[in-house]
Amino acid sequence: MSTVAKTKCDIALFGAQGDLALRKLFPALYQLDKANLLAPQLRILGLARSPIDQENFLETVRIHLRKFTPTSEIDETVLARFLSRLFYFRIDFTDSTAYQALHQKLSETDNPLICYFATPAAIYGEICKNLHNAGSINKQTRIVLEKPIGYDLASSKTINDAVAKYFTEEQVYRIDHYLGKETVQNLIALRFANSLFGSQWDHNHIDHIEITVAETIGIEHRWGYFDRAGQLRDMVQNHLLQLLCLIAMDPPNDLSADSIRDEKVKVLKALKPIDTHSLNHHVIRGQYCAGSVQGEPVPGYLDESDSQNAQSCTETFVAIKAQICNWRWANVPFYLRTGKRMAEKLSQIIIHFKRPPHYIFAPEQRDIVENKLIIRLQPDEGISLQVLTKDQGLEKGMRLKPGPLKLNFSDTFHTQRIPDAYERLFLEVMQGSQYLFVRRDEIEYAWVWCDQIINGWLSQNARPQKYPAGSWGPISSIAMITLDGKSWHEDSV
Ligand SMILES: NC(=O)C1=CN([C@@H]2O[C@H](COP(=O)(O)OP(=O)(O)OC[C@H]3O[C@@H](n4cnc5c(N)ncnc54)[C@H](OP(=O)(O)O)[C@@H]3O)[C@@H](O)[C@H]2O)C=CC1
Ligand SMILES: O=C1O[C@H](COP(=O)(O)O)[C@@H](O)[C@H](O)[C@H]1O
Repeated sequence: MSTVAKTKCDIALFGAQGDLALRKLFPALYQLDKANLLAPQLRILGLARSPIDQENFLETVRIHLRKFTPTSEIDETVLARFLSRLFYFRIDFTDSTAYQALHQKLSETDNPLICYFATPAAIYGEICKNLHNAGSINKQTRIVLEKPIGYDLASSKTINDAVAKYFTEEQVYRIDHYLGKETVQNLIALRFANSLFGSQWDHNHIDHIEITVAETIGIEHRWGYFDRAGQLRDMVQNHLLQLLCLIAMDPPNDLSADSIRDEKVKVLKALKPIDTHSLNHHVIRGQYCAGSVQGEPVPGYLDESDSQNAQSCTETFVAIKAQICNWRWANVPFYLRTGKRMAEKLSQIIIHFKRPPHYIFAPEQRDIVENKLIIRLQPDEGISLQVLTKDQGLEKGMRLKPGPLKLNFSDTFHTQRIPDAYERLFLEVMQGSQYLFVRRDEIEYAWVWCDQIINGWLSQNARPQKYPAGSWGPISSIAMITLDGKSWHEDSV
C-alpha cells in the first residue's frame, strides 16, 4: 500500500479525447497536481487520432476541466502549471508505422512510463505489440487497462493473453474504479480494524446482505457501447462483484495486493453457479421505458437508440440472489441490484443481522427487531448501525424504537474533500502499488459466473421486463426478495 510521495514518471494517455479521459482522468490528474502530488518533471502525453493541434487540445482539456471540477477547486496558477505538463500527439493506435515517432517523443526523458489505455479493450493487445516493436517498453513500464476487459471469458482471455506477451502481471493495473472510492476502501478498515464486526461477520450472525448500485443517468451517447454490453457486463461483472468480494472475503494476511486478491478470488470461486433452473427465480432482468427521474420526463432505453437497434433486448437493470458456497456464508443470500434510470443515485450495502434467538418483547413489535449495518458508498458517504432502544416516556412501557448510530463522513471529517476514485488509482499506479487493481484470475472467475447467466438468458430468448424510468426496477425484483420474506432497503441512512 502506498505512502504519498511524488514519483518521477511520464503518463501516456491513449484515448485522450474520449469521454473517460475528459470527464474523469484529466480532472483527477489536475487534483493531484493541486494537492502537490505530481513530480515537477512529470509529463502527460495525450494520444488520440483527432486532427487537432496542441493549442486545440489544451483548450479542450481546459474546457472539460472547468466543466467537471467545482469552480471553488480551480486554482488558476495550478491550472496553468497542469496544462504546461500536457502534450498532444496525434496517432492511430492501430497504425504500427506511427509508433517510431511516438517512441522519439517518449524518449525525450528517461522517466518510467505509465501507459493508460482509455480505449476500447479490443485494441489493448495491438497497442502493446506496437509499443514493444517500437522499443518503447522496458521493465519499469506500467500499463493501466480500463474495464470491461472482454465481453465474456473467452474474449477476456484473448485480451489478457495479448497483453501478457509484452507485460508481466506486476506491470499490469486493471482498473475497477469502485476500488478507488474512499468508501469502498473503508470496507477493509471497517471489517478488519473493528473487532466488533469481525466477530459477527458470518452465517451465525448475519441473515442476508443487500448490495444496491442505482444510477439516475440513462445511456445517452454511450448507446453503441452499452447495447453490446448491458448492465450485467457493465456493472455486475466488475463493480458489484468486487463489492461482494470485499464484504465476503476472509481476512487477508496483510494489506499486500496478492493477499487481498487471493482472498477475493476464493469468494469468486465459491459463488454458486446460476444454472437455467435457478435463473428465473434468482435473476431479474429489466429495461427502462419512458418515465420521469427526479421530476424530469425522460425517454425509454429504446427511444434513446437512434434506431440503431430499436428492438434491443439489452438489460439496463439486473437483480440477483447470489449465494456463496463456503463455511462462513452458508445459507446467507446476497441480493445484488443495479440499474440505470432508477429513482435515486444510490450505492449502498446493507448487512442485515439475525434476530435475537429468544424474543421477549411485545408480539406486534417482532418485525422491527433487527440490527442493520448500512454502508453508504455514495452519495452522503457514511456508515450507520440501526440499533433498537426503549422508546422514551413513562406511558410507553417497554416499547422498542429503531434508531441509528451514525457516522457521516462529511460531517465527521469536514475539513477534507473526498477524493475521486481516479485520483487514488493514479497515485497507486505511480507508486507501483497494485492492491486496488484487479488481478487476471479475478476478472476471469467473475466472467465464469456471469457467462453462465448470460448464456441462460440467450437460451431462453426472453425480453427483459420493463420498468418505468425513475422507479426501483421491475416489480419482479421486489417479488424476488419478498418471496424470501425480506425487502429492499430504500430509506436514507
Ligand atoms: N466513459 C466512462 O464513463 C467509462 C469508460 N470506461 C472504459 O474506458 C475506455 C474508454 O471509454 P470512453 O472514454 O467512454 O470511450 P470513448 O469512445 O469516448 O473514447 C475512446 C477514445 O479512444 C479513441 N480511439 C479508439 N480507437 C482508436 C484508434 N485506433 N486510434 C486512436 N484513437 C482511438 C477514440 O477516438 P475517436 O473519438 O477518434 O474514435 C476515443 O477518443 C473503454 O474501455 C471503456 O469501457 C470504463 C468505465 C467508465
Ligand atoms: O463503470 C461504470 O461506472 C459508471 C458508474 O460509476 P459511478 O462512479 O458514477 O457510480 C456507470 O455509469 C458506467 O455505465 C459504467 O461503465
